Amino acid sequence: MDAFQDHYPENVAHCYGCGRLNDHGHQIKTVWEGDETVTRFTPEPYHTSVPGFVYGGLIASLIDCHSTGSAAAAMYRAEGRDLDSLPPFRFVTGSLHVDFLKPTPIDGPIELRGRITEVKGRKVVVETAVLAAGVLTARGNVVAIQMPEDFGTAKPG
Ligand SMILES: CCCCCCCC/C=C\CCCCCCCC(=O)SCCNC(=O)CCNC(=O)[C@H](O)C(C)(C)COP(=O)(O)OP(=O)(O)OC[C@H]1O[C@@H](n2cnc3c(N)ncnc32)[C@H](O)[C@@H]1OP(=O)(O)O
Repeated sequence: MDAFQDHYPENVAHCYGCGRLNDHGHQIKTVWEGDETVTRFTPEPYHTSVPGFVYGGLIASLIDCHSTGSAAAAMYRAEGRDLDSLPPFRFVTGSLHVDFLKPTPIDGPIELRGRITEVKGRKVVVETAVLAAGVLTARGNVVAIQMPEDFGTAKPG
């Protein structure tokens, strides 16, 4: 499968949620389906909260990386650029909001379906529906911001 995350340059492919080079991470894969971005993920038994249901932090994590990947893909699409073209668009999470609507059953795949609701300057807003067996169990709203060149090097304070 040719997913957005397969195009992340090696130096930013270690993210716990989406880095293909992180052996301990979720290694999520996201693709376009029309105007929606879609991630499918099958939880493991150890992703339990209450027995039978998925831990909410995992759902937040999936929404997070699904959304930053979707934001980058949306920016490439808006500019008519190929995913491998340079310079790469790199997005980090500015804000992550999750509404947990129903318990998410752990015994099957989870589907995340994202819509891009705003592209403005360095900011992309992604709204995501989380579905288990076709039932909406959570909603996410993420503000993704294009990474500044000095990300991680700026001194606190
Ligand atoms: C498809 C193929 C792609 C191929 C290539 C892609 C390469 C892949 C690259 C990378 C992937 C790997 C990475 C994945 C990451 C996964 C998710 C995470 O875990 S990320 C870690 C957790 N997040 C942080 O650590 C951020 C820490 N925060 C910051 O560094 C800054 O606060 C930052 C960058 C988020 C914003 O700082 P400013 O100084 O640049 O922002 P200002 O210029 O003030 O604002 C720009 C716009 O953003 C809004 N904004 C900023 N922060 C916001 C916030 N918290 N909530 C809402 N809006 C916010 C502002 O209101 C402004 O919007 P207005 O233009 O006025 O409309």
